[in-house]
Amino acid sequence: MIRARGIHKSYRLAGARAGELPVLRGVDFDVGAGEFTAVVGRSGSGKSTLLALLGGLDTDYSGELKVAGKELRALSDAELSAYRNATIGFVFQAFHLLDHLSCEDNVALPALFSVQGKESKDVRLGRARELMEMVGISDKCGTRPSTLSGGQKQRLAIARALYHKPQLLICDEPTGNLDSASASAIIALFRKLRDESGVTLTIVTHDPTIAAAADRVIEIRDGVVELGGVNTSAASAAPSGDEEVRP
Ligand SMILES: Nc1ncnc2c1ncn2[C@@H]1O[C@H](COP(=O)(O)OP(=O)(O)OP(=O)(O)O)[C@@H](O)[C@H]1O
Repeated sequence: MIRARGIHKSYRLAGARAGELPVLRGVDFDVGAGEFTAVVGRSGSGKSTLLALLGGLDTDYSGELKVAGKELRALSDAELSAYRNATIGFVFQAFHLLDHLSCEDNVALPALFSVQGKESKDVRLGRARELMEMVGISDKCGTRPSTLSGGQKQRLAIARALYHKPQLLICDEPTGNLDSASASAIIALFRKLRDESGVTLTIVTHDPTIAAAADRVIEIRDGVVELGGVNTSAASAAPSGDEEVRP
């Protein structure tokens, strides 16, 4: 699903610190379809930078970065938009939920940017409700996002990212602001999604319990990737949730 070879990424700095700041200095890794991978590393190591590349938000890199067989920096603007809208789902740390819309309308929002043409309102809301049930917040369809807890907002953002049945779900620090019970439930949701929908999960995290639950861990250190092995304890050690998840 993901093939990264020799990725280099630098930021150009202006002002007193003018020059190049190299962040990724030859990153190599592969992620197979359906794998649950945790990306870890110290603060400032380049995790969000890598996520922005994977999400097609930044194509200013050198090396090879293929997702679902596509070299991201070779895509046209239209192809990148289609990639961001349909091939991947991206859950940002700040959720970006719209409070003037109901929760179900937030989940159906990606339909407005669909490249496949307009769906009827019934179809959109049907899909949104199915996803809200999948992530365990079906009782919140008509309410506003601001009335949800942190864990519920995270579920809502995940449901929205799944609207177009992406092949790859990318999340930035999904348990960063959650209490441990909510964090455990989100991790259980990831495992169920991986097991029952087959989506490939790439999660940037500082949370050791996500790393323990993942199939494997990719650590960014000194601008390169230290590859973790297959996490054989993941199947038995991770918390189990009570959400019902359907493919
Ligand atoms: N737009 C930018 N312009 C210049 N430097 C940047 C930019 N974005 C990130 N950096 C720098 O690149 C380095 C890597 O940042 P990045 O946000 O990818 O790290 P991170 O591992 O995600 O950190 P954290 O765990 O704290 O979120 C840091 O030194 C950061 O200051």
